[in-house]
Amino acid sequence: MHDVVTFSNVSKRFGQATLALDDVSLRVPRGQTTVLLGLSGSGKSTLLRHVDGLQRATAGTVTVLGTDLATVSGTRLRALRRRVGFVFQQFHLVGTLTVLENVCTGALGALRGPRLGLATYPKHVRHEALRHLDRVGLAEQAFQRADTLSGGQQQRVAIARALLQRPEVLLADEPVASLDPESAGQVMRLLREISTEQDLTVLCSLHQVDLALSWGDRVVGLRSGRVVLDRETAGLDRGEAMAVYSAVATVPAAA
Ligand SMILES: Nc1ncnc2c1ncn2[C@@H]1O[C@H](COP(=O)(O)OP(=O)(O)OP(=O)(O)O)[C@@H](O)[C@H]1O
Repeated sequence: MHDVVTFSNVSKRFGQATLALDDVSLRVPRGQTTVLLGLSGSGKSTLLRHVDGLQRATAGTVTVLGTDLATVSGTRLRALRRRVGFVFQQFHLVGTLTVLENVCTGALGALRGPRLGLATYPKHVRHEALRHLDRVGLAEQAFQRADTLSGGQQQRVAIARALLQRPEVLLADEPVASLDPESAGQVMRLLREISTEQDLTVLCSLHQVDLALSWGDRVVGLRSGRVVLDRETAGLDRGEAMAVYSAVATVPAAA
């Protein structure tokens, strides 16, 4: 299977004191949902930010969609980043805008100049935005203000906005951390279904082991910036996944 993201012996240092990623080697296969698990501070967000080129490795090589990120900057890096969507724990919607306009902003990277108001987006963008809203189950809310939606609905809007970017990789940094268990399950189910339907590669950090096992194809466990687990979820039991959180390294890194 073709790998969409690879990390080869990647380390990331912040100053002298913090080694956020410690010799990480990792392959993320196309069209799969890979879940990152690990304690707070284990390096999950840092790893995701390296895929998006927001942060640069101190050592090692990060390859995204066939490009070694160390070899690109400026226009080429921006072009590559447009192929990588990102959803966040806090949704980052503009509450005073309609749901549909929030989704349309996902096309801004591909459009020239600023847009003020829904009518300033090309018709094809508005149509595509509506299609994505329909896919996430929110077509009826298209003309509501975004801040009138529940947290789970807002995260689904954020996913629709990311899809409008037509990404080949979707990064999700704790996308369900602020949601109730039912909404969290719905959002994870949606991510997994979209990944399968669109052959979209999803790389997602989570704190919930059960969600990781239910909706991930693969689980990668980080502890103190090191990969301590890398396994397909099929055949992985809860105890093995939970061991990522134990203080002593008992889980061997696996291929
Ligand atoms: N910009 C930064 N400057 C300095 N240190 C940083 C920076 N970003 C992250 N770190 C440090 O790197 C380590 C890994 O942080 P990171 O945010 O990647 O962890 P995480 O697993 O995503 O945590 P959480 O689950 O709380 O989001 C931590 O020690 C953190 O304090």
